[in-house]
Amino acid sequence: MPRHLFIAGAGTEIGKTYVTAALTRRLRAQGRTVWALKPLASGVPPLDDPAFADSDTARLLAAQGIPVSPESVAACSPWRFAAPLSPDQAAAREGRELALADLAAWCRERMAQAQGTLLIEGVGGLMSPVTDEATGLDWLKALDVPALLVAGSHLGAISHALTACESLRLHGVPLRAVVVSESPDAPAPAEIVAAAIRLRVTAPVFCLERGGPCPDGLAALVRG
Ligand SMILES: Nc1ncnc2c1ncn2[C@@H]1O[C@H](COP(=O)(O)OP(=O)(O)OP(=O)(O)O)[C@@H](O)[C@H]1O
Ligand SMILES: C[C@H](N)[C@H](N)CCCCCC(=O)O
Ligand SMILES: [Mg+2]
Repeated sequence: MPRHLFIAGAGTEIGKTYVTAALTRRLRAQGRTVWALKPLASGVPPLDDPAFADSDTARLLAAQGIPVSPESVAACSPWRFAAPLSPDQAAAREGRELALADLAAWCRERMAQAQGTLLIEGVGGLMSPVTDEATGLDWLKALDVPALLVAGSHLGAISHALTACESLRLHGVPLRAVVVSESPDAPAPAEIVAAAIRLRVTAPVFCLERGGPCPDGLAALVRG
């Protein structure tokens, strides 16, 4: 069984980085070797901007106990774009281009070389564009790794999560688990949202409360 995981989202800004960081901390506390990567990131300020501390890259490096430096940032997130847009649009604003083949090759090389487990965070939602032609789903399929799907608990999150699960199923991507990360001002408890998803998918569904730690059981599903 593959030991690496792709952290996909049912949408953007719903907790992929939060869940990835929480899982990374839990695995490290268990003495496991784990690397959290955000290979492609948009909305990233320059390293010398104080706002960089809130970036996905900075949060994932912190969870791994790695100080921010030009080298560590490049090793975690080689493709970074400033505009808070889908990566293809953000790249176009900078007159840059990104090819799925290069992105996938970089990830495959890291997976092949890695001691321990890689957690690779995607961008936005499962089918957010990553290049002019490819979506996050194309990227995930090119890596041949299972998905961990992160969903919110906001109104509409159940449909977003189930739509993503169904897309993964139709494309033959194994779904290791779903994590419902509690959204701010959600009208129903996150556990109610998780229960509604649990009824309709075969993968385990976990619930992560606002500010909560990695759910028990999630770390146990990560191999390696
Ligand atoms: N369970 C949670 N408890 C506390 N804060 C959370 C939780 N889930 C998400 N957040 C916060 O909500 C915001 C958005 O979450 P996060 O950055 O993890 O989303 P994302 O899905 O990774 O977004 P992106 O698509 O930009 O990568 C962040 O400030 C994050 O810290
Ligand atoms: C800027 C944001 N936080 C993410 N980095 C990019 C989200 C792209 C979503 C595109 C879409 O699906 O409409
Ligand atoms: Mg993120």
